[in-house]
Amino acid sequence: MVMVMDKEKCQGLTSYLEDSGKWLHLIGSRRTRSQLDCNWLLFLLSLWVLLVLVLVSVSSVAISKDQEQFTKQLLYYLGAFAGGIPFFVLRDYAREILSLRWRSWMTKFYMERYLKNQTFYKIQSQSIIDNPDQRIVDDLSSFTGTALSFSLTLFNAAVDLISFSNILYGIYPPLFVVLLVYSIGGTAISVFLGRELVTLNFFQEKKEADFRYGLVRVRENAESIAFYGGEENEIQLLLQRFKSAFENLTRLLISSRNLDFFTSGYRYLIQILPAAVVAPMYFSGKIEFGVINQSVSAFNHILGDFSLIVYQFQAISAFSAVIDRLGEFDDVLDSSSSKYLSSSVEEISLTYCNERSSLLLESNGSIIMDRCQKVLDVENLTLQTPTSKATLIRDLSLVINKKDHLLVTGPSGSGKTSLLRALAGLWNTGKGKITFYVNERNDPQVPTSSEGPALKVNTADDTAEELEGPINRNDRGIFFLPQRPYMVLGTLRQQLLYPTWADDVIPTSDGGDPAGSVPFLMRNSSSGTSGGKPIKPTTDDLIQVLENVRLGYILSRFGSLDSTNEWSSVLSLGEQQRLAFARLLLSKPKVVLLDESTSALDEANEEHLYRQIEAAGITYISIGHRRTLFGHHKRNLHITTVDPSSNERNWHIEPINRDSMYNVLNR
Ligand SMILES: Nc1ncnc2c1ncn2[C@@H]1O[C@H](COP(=O)(O)OP(=O)(O)OP(=O)(O)O)[C@@H](O)[C@H]1O
Repeated sequence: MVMVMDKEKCQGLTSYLEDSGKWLHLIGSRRTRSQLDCNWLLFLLSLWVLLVLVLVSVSSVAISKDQEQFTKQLLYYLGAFAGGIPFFVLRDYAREILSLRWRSWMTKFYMERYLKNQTFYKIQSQSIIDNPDQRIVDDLSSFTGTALSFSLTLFNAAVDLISFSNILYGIYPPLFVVLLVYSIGGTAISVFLGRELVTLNFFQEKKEADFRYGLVRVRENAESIAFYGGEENEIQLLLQRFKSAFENLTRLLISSRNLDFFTSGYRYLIQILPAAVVAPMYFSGKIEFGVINQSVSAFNHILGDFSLIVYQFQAISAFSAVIDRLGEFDDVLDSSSSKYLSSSVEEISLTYCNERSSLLLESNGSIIMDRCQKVLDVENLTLQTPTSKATLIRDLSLVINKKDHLLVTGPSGSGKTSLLRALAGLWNTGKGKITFYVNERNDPQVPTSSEGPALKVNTADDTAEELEGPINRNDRGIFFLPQRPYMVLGTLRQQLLYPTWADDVIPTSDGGDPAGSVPFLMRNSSSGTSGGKPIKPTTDDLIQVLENVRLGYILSRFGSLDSTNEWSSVLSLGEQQRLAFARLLLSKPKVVLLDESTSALDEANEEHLYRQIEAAGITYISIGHRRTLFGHHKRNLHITTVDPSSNERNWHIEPINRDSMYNVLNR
């Protein structure tokens, strides 16, 4: 069996047969060894059941002319058949269960890689592949189901072949040769006739997924579309997508029809071919009439085994398209093929340093001083857009110390949000170095000797230790607030705890036993975090923080913290922005980057929220156009739209004092 990645080359069986090892290796996982033992048992059970069924079939052909033998064989047959029924049922059940478990494991395997290192963002923003969601949901499901049933079909055919070849060869050896020629010729012709099917199936999957995604977008943007009155436009777009799927499906059906002409003829000819070959022997008296029946039956069995490709060609080509799509996705997710995600040789380096040496112990051992003030250091940063490589910011250098709040301003499209993207590690095209100085979480102002390992008492030599491994920014005390806050699906409590306390964001299952029924889907809660998150807030803390952001009234409106709603629809944008500040206050990061996060708020609420985060000791970097923002910041980084004909810097930094504020407010 083979697997193919290049859709240009994937033509029928050839493509199906090229990468066999890939999906087979996916069946094994270090982390799920015990479950795999169980899966192998299920797999072996399926094979055993198949063996029993083949034996039943063999006994049916071996019936001889002897009356006594006939009765005996008939009883054997009935006995085997009665015993075989539960096996029929068990075979299908075992196969389905095994396929479900395999799918669970693969779904988790793909999703983990998809959501790791912001791969989902890069795939989407750079349009690397289409419809990753469809690949995870539909392709994985049909891949596991079809791979298993094909494996079992192949095994069945192999056993069947061995069992019946003996019978057929015993009847008339030339019949065997006819069979071989017939099946090989038939396979070659069906591969030729169905060569288009793999590509057509590939595009069918894509076009169906595009159509479905279009409908999802209408659902997600229902209010905007309704305000615009864009229904007519939407229906045109959706019909266009459906038409594309329809046209491809029509071509697929025509291709299948042409193949069907051949396969139907192939199937019907089988009915008379063995009789036609053996009949001359019967007429010459060399064999008896019953032998013709035997030979037809054995011939059909063996030919069925040899003709798997002919009979299943359409299913094989659909399977091959699924493998193509998964293989392509796999390549993108694979860290070794990260060239897909970034092709630049020179990249912006983003580093998180643990400024652990910030402590001095005085000679009496009682006073510990925090000398480290640095939060962020940007060195010679030149930022470009990921695809077109247009320069947005040239040679930016700045240092942000604790409470040295920075306001980023500039004309629309100058690159303010893009600077935050670079600081978040979402964009790395360009050059330069960004360093965040983060402490272990729960960074105490006056640590005690029982504090964590990062808080060592050092000599005067400060050393910044680079933190390695997967980084969860939230756990490192760095928080981002986008202009339009993301509202998770779930309760109000889950909104508030997102994203710092991920375990509590998981919705409760629909009454099932989550641990026992889906072992592959359990996740180690500490994976991907540094384990240093703040203590989980209590219900009182959550209620208090809602009051602090002036959202206390939504509790009475929605009943309780545990009420579930479509929050992005039922809360105004300003309320969502206040909810996002509530998350921020609960998480208590060291530094926060705010991208027009108060744009939907009135000035009084804006001022109130800035006072709250200032009081919480959070250093903030804001992007905004509003003049009132100047009053909450100490310095202003102004970015101008880059001039392609010049190599000059397109930014300047100035302190914000009473005079500059007066100037700004009176502009
Ligand atoms: N994914 C992308 N690929 C290529 N170019 C992009 C991408 N996203 C944004 N840009 C371009 O980068 C430039 C800067 O965008 P950015 O969002 O940083 O502007 P901004 O200063 O924040 O603007 P505004 O004040 O309007 O929000 C714009 O010209 C924009 O078109």
